[in-house]
Amino acid sequence: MPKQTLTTDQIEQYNIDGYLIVRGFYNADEVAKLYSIAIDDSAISKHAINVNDSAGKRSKLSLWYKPGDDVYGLLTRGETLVAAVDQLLDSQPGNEQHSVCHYHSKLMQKEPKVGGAWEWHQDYGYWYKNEFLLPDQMMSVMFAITDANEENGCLQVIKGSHKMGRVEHGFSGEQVGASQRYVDLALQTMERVYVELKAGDVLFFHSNILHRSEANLSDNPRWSMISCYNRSTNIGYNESSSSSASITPIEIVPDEALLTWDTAGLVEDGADFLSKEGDVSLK
Ligand SMILES: O=C(O)CCC(=O)C(=O)O
Ligand SMILES: [Fe+2]
Repeated sequence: MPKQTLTTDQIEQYNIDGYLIVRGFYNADEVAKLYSIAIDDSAISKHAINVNDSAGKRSKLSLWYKPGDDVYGLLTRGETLVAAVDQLLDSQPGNEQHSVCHYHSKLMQKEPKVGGAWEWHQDYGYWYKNEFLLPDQMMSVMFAITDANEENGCLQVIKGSHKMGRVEHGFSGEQVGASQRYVDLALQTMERVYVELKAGDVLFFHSNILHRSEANLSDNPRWSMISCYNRSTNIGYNESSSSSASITPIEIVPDEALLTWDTAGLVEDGADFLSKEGDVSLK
């Protein structure tokens, strides 16, 4: 079945709630291909960063800037996905055309019993430090590679919290988290939603929505990939990646590339990986 672009109702829902779930965006073959390549990807494991939560539980993530012809890049650059992002990102009049860029992508591996929690935060809470000025022109897209549910530490969001604008962030253990006071206040009037996803589902979320996740105490892994998007009009003046991917329009590929192109894991020297020392927003 060909993928569909978003309806006006879906766009409206994203603008009101700050997030949108699209079920079954990828089929079982696409998910299986992604998972089987990711699980054996030596570049991913070599560049994995361990992030401890306040209880000492450890999440592994690998983050890269340049979307290539590897399996992740083909997913990130897929025609219908980029079209959906284009429908959701704010734009300046006259600059709408071909201006969706890839900021970075990350593979999040929350292993059974080991994978740690993420503190409440806004992604723009970090990206502000990179001196991007326009949060409405930035978003994240989470692809469920395995099922994600309350038991294995799925993402939680505070519905509508993107309307608060950016809130203050500070260190909480090794992670940077949003001000607890503002999170507590938000939770008095806004709903916390557990975003349960089946493998193949996609979650689009605004760069200012407050989100977190619990540790994975279950027997099942929770793997997901998150691609973050930006518009070419939104410059990160303090952006640390040398690749300038964040203001370079994406080279779009057809949806079927993911399954039909001969592709593999990340290319060691092509992807421009993040190291823990390398990024101002982690400091
Ligand atoms: O994977 C998760 O549970 C959350 C990760 C996240 O929000 C992030 O890396 O910005
Ligand atoms: Fe996040």
